Amino acid sequence: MGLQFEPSFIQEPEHRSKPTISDAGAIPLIDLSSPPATLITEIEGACRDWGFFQVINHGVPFELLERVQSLAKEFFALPMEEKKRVGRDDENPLGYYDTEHTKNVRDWKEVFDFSVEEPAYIPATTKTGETKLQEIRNQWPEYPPGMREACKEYQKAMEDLSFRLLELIALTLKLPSNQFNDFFRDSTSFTRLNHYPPCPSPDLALGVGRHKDSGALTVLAQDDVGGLDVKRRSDGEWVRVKPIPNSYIINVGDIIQVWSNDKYESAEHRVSVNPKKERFSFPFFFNPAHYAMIKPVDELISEESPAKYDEYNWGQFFKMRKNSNFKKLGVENIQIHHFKMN
Ligand SMILES: O=C(O)CCC(=O)C(=O)O
Ligand SMILES: [Fe+2]
Repeated sequence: MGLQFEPSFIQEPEHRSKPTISDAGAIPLIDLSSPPATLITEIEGACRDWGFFQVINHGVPFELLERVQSLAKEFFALPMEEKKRVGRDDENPLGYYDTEHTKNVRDWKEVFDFSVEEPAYIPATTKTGETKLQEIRNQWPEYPPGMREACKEYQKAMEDLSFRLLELIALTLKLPSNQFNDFFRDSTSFTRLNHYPPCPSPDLALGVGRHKDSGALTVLAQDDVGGLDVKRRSDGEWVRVKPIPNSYIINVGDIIQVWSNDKYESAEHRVSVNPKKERFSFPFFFNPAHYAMIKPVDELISEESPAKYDEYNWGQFFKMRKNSNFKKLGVENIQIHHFKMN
């Protein structure tokens, strides 16, 4: 086990996790085998009231998730030097790393990232300060064998499920089902395998500090340990998302917030850690192409409901987020509210 507790992990007192978090009245559970009209009503309510829901009967084979779970467990159990062979660096943001910061506090976790597109293109800043496109490639470990095949198959299933949800969400906004599909050609979507080792100070540190996901949608699998906390919109309380076997947790990201002109809001969430148990979770971040321009959908703005955001470029936003996550910076990292009008 590589993580050593040190001051960079310590959260400010107001952001620490309390041992009394409840899972009562938590996020909606939606059965994806329900008739379309029921699904649209339920997804609309969940996006509006929570920005988060769980799905069952989603069509992703359980065996595929189990295979990825067991490979992730084997991978993170490898000696550090072996994991560092596929380590992230200044050149390549994909692969293994254990020093991510959220809002300038270090997260108690280690991760392995891989993208859908190979190569994927993201904007990067050169040493002279100009922006150019960077080609990024997946790095696959030699051990455990079969990691690449299983991860890619799993990621394809996550992407298919994301398209299905995206189409349903478009319908809930009374838009054509394919309204947003073209944004995801040349996507910057990626999957993250998260490992949260047991933490000696779960009262001081978090697995991931409070944040909102900046992409369009996140589809997350978690194991049975639990630790994902969502800030409830109705009263601002943190509530724990109860693990349900063979389910996925879906959350609306900043892009859907902007497209929907704030009808749906991206909810704040974080990960509490456990003193005894390790935890694994696998988010799939469904993100558009780097060149995508994001603004409220024309059909959803009117004189009574004017656009609440300026248009912005996804690639630039993503780059600034990644830079500020990777290194501890003395500045607030970029947030969607920076594009809010007025
Ligand atoms: O581990 C989890 O449950 C959530 C992780 C998360 O929010 C993230 O990686 O953005
Ligand atoms: Fe997140």
